[in-house]
Amino acid sequence: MISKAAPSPPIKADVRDLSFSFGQTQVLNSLTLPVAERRITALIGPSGCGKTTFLRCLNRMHDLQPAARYGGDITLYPDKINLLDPAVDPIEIRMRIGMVFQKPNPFPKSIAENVAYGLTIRGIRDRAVLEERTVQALRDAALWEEVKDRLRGPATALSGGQQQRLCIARTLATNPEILLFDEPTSALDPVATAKIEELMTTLKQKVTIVVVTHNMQQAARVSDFTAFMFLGKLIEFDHTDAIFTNPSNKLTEEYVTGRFG
Ligand SMILES: Nc1ncnc2c1ncn2[C@@H]1O[C@H](COP(=O)(O)OP(=O)(O)OP(=O)(O)O)[C@@H](O)[C@H]1O
Repeated sequence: MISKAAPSPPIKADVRDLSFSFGQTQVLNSLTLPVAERRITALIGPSGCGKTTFLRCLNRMHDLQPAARYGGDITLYPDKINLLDPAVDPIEIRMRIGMVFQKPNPFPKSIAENVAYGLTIRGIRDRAVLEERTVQALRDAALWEEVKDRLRGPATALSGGQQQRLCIARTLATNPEILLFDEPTSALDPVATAKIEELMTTLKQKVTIVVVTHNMQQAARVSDFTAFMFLGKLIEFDHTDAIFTNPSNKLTEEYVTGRFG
């Protein structure tokens, strides 16, 4: 069920009747919700309810699996393309909709090469352009001051939190319209977690964010809208305040108050 509270900001992606299955296993069942532009939407729900599967539909990450089947539509605004249309190139979608994973996954290259990676595979060779975009992405990811003197050093020598911000910089370098975060802080300590949360709040001025999190406090702290999922269904979607203080559905209330899951 979706509550009456529709988001007031423009919609960046309109998810309608989204279903998803792997072969005979249906994982998502008719999800409908708006993803508000330049806001943070959190996906919460007990383990196995389909949060990551939903996130990966948004940039067609499941296409690599032959048994994957999508149903419904995800309309990306302002161009109104249906992200699930087989005629839409998933590679192009992944350029426009970036993803940051649970475990930081820098490439075994230098810090600068990591950030410029997406640009170089897109054919950008001009060194001045690469440098400018690398510096900007590192600044936007709140990492520049910590790495500016070691850009040619190995990315793997950074701390876990720095590596995660490097992965965010790598994604930002190609100017994505939407950033998908899949439990981005679950491998990090509280200090590094706080930095990423602060960064997300800053980044939403430029980019739409969807985040999967197991951490209720994190959803409450960073997100503007929250979707609560259970067994592949969307149980409730609303402003985050409403989900945490006055949910409409009993299951949502039990989940956010820690009585199940
Ligand atoms: N490649 C796959 N093939 C078949 N089933 C899959 C595949 N990937 C995920 N599933 C199933 O889809 C369901 C939803 O998984 P998903 O990872 O999306 O849940 P989740 O809510 O993100 O869980 P968690 O919070 O534990 O990460 C699970 O039952 C899972 O076993």
